[in-house]
Parts: sequence; C-alpha cells; structure tokens
Amino acid sequence: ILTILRYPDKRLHKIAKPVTNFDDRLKKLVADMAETMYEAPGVGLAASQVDEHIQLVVIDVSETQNELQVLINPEITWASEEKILYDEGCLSVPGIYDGVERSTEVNVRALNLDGKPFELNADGLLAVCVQHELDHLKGIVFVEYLSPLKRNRIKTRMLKEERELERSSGR
Ligand SMILES: O=C(O)C[C@@H](Cc1ccccc1)[C@H](O)SCc1ccccc1
Ligand SMILES: [Zn+2]
Repeated sequence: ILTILRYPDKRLHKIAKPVTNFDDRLKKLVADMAETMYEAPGVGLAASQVDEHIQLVVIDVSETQNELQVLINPEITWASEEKILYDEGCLSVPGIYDGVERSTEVNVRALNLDGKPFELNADGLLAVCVQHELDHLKGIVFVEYLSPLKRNRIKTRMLKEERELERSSGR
C-alpha cells in the first residue's frame, strides 16, 4: 500500500512527465497503485497522488472491481460539448464531495503497460473518472473548480485534520 498525498500538499501540483521506459519498476508501481486504489477504496488513482510524477493512471469502474485499466501517457483526443455535473470525491481530499462539470463523453489515446497505443471511448462514470485522473497528471485537484470560499474552507479543514493526525500518532 502506497501513501496517498493529501491536499493541499504542494507535490499534488507538480506536472507529470511522460513515461519512457516500460520496465519492471513501472509494472511494480502499477501493481502497488492498483492495490492502494482497491484498498482505499477508489475507482481511480493517478501516479501524482502517490508522489510519482509520471503520466500513469489506474482505473477500475467495474462493479466487481476486477477490471483494471492502465493508461500511460494518456491524452483526450475528443470531448463532448455536452456536460454533466457530478459530485466528485478525491482520495487526496478525503471526505469532501462537491459538484464538478465534465464532458459526458471523451475519447482517450494512451499506451498500455507494454507500450502499445490504444484508444478508449468513455462515457458515464468512466468518462468523469478519466477527466479527473488526467487532471491530476496536470497538477489539478478537483477542488480548484470550486469557489475560492469553498476551497479555502477545505484547505483549512484538511490542515486541521493533518494536525490532529500528527498529534494522535505522536509524530
Ligand atoms: O483520483 C482519485 O482521487 C480517485 C477518485 C476518482 C474519481 C473521482 C470522481 C469521480 C469518479 C472517480 C475517487 O475518489 S474514487 C472514489 C469514488 C468511488 C466511486 C464513485 C466516485 C468516487
Ligand atoms: Zn483525485
């Protein structure tokens, strides 16, 4: 299980670099990210959230939680004009859910773990998740779409919880 960075950690705003070598280290990171995501639980996790600033996300929106999708160097090639407002959460901002507008449908081009390109046409929760994860790779956390008032309240609350965490664990 990997440690997930918590907002407003500055490292969440670093821009992820493209993946170049498809080696065993990458495969191990994917396995660790998948395990971390399932345990959270979550339906998506970006490498940025575990302080690995490379363009890699893992997603599993299946009911049975056994259909892992790995997207490497992903880019959205088309996004629908039509938008949907979805109450998003984020494993880096635990306990906060708020409405974010996203395209209802997106086409994504990415590489798989073997470095082979593939296309993904996503709608529903998968489309929302893809857009949320690709934002992480650009250093964007979903609270940035909320009002400054809401964002500041969330920042204050997260920092308060961080202090309580430190006090309780005697760190
Ligand atoms: O990137 C993350 O932090 C995991 C996100 C992914 C996500 C955000 C918004 C909408 C869809 C996916 C979530 O925290 S995973 C938790 C979750 C589970 C089911 C539905 C929505 C969110
Ligand atoms: Zn997130």
